[in-house]
Amino acid sequence: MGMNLLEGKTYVVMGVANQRSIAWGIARSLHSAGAKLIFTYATERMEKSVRDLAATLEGQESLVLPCDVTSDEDVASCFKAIKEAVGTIHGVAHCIAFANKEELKGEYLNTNREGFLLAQNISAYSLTAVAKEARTLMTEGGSIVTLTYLGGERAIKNYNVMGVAKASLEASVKYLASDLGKDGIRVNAISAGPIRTLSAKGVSDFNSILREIEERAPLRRATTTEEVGDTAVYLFSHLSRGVTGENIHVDSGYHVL
Ligand SMILES: CCCCCCc1ccc(Oc2ccc(Oc3cccc(O)n3)cc2)c(O)c1
Repeated sequence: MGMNLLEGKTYVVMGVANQRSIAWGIARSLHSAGAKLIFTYATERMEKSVRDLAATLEGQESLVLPCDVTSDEDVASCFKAIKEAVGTIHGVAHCIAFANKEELKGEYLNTNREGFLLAQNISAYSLTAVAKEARTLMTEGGSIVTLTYLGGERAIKNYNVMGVAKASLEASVKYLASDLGKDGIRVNAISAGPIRTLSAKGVSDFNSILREIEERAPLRRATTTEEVGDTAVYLFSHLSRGVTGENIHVDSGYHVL
């Protein structure tokens, strides 16, 4: 990406699981644009792969912290540690979602109350929980970017309970943008086309959707984490200073069909 668009700025990237993660694509683009990065991971299982990946970024001595977004105390202590380490941050990439695999197939009607609330808790409310804590560290203004999918706007087979959570996330983006604009903090979403990540393995028949994109999307190809990463650089940079509450589709144009 280069262009040093983010030179001297610090960002928190939440949700790197492995090198196929969209969050990792975002981290690489931010790093190329000159940003300083801090990583958070959800489970101990992820710690090693996040540390190993972060170490591959030339000239980055990244802080890597645990952050369980289902715990308000954990989110608060995570951002307290970040504040003590760097003082000010310029943005957060929120790349966190989860739903029970059993509810990502068949009829949406099969969703139970517990599964519904779990998906909402991790995939939607977590953005608000993070924004509350991150706000106090963005003393020079900032930008928050989250990830969504077309299934939050349309009923896409198998996406089910995650689609309802993404609809909630996308509405949260607008309300957070409304609240935080006066603090110079922008809030936007990137609606990424299907990418073969660890998370995608939880969605039934993912392959048939990927094939449909490659055959029918205007650009006739699947989305890459690099493309999403570069759009994140735009949303974190001065170039998007007039953009907030927006949802940018990086999906080879599929959503227009
Ligand atoms: C039928 C739609 C096919 C395209 C799905 C694109 C997509 C792929 C991955 C996405 O992110 C998640 C994240 C967690 C998630 O829940 C999971 C993931 C793995 C295991 C598990 O038990 N739950 C499901 C999808 C996502 O929100 C959207």
